[in-house]
Amino acid sequence: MGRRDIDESDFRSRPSKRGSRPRTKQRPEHSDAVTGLVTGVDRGRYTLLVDDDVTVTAMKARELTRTRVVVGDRVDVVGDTSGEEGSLARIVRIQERTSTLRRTADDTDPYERIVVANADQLVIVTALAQPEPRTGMIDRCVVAAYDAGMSVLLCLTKADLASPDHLRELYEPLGVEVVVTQRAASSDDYPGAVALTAESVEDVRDRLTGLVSVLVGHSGVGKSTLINALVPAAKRATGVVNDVTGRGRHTSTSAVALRLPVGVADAGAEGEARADGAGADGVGTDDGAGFDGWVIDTPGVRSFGLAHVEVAHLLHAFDDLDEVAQECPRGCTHLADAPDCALDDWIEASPEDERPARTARLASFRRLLSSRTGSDA
Ligand SMILES: Nc1nc2c(ncn2[C@@H]2O[C@H](COP(=O)(O)OP(=O)(O)OP(=O)(O)O)[C@@H](O)[C@H]2O)c(=O)[nH]1
Ligand SMILES: [Zn+2]
Repeated sequence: MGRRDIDESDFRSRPSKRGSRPRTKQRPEHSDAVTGLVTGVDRGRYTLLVDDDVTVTAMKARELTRTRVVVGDRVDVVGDTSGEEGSLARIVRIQERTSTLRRTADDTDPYERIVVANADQLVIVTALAQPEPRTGMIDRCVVAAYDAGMSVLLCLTKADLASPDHLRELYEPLGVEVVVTQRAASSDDYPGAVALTAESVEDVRDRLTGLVSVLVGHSGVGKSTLINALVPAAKRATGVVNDVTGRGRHTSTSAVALRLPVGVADAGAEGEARADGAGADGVGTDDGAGFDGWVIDTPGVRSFGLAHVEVAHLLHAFDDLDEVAQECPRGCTHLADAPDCALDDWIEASPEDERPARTARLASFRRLLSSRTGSDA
């Protein structure tokens, strides 16, 4: 996306009560602004990456007090952007978002929160065992991602403990991509240091390269283990359950964006390819290998309330079903008990060889639909 100067008033559907200051007066004031990417948020302090290699601490300008700035946002920033110790810059504008991943606290809560901005894909990290996978949770994540206009990667961990076949069967009909990871056989069981097979880590890296990915997952699924394998510098705490709270060690509940290093195997070649300055996504790294993509960890996000999701909007993520559903009676819920739902006719009318695939796809879609209102199974 080209840089387009936009300020928060562009997002308002109603004129702001406080919007007494004409934008034309405001503009020249910030003409020296530079663009930063928000990589972390901590109690009103924002960590930004400016010019792809300067880390800057900033706070919001007063006019943005009531505006939420989240990880992944591209912002215009003024003031001291040197990144020097103790320096503090000021965020004056949020650039237009390409996607917004939202959640509500629960399904009846009308108050929605933006979790991450501008992400391309949601990576749902689910263990095949320990803890047992919960399809209700996965479904809700899929719905939240599609609603946000993001694609979904289902990352099934601990394949050394159980088979991924069943979950593949459930999610592949939806067009959800699946990738599987497992611990290396050589991995000794010393605390906090499970090694994943290099092959599984590189499989995941392949799917993340060049993209902004948000990782979500329940405590204990191996998300931190995976992130550490992908981004060794991340040093996410793993395998520790707090004796007092019974929960994971992470005290921070806010998202953090980490740059994804290019794979080990092709690091040399990539490093050279980028020496021509084409690497807008992060040359100038410590080891010179470069980065290509972002991994956003969301320690605080364990599930998605979906009160904000509309059926019609969700349906847009499924071109074929969306087209068929145009024939539905007005107000059709498209659920299994909906009278005269055209999606049922679509199966009735299917050629024999397509029937099993269509049936599986519709069943999966209906499961997603009911997850909007059902409880987290
Ligand atoms: N058998 C097996 N164990 C794994 C695998 N990946 C991670 N583990 C173990 O699973 C436990 C949880 O892993 P973490 O990476 O800490 O899980 P997490 O999802 O980050 O959990 P929180 O830190 O609570 O958010 C640890 O004991 C890991 O060693 C795997 O592929 N196979
Ligand atoms: Zn219908």
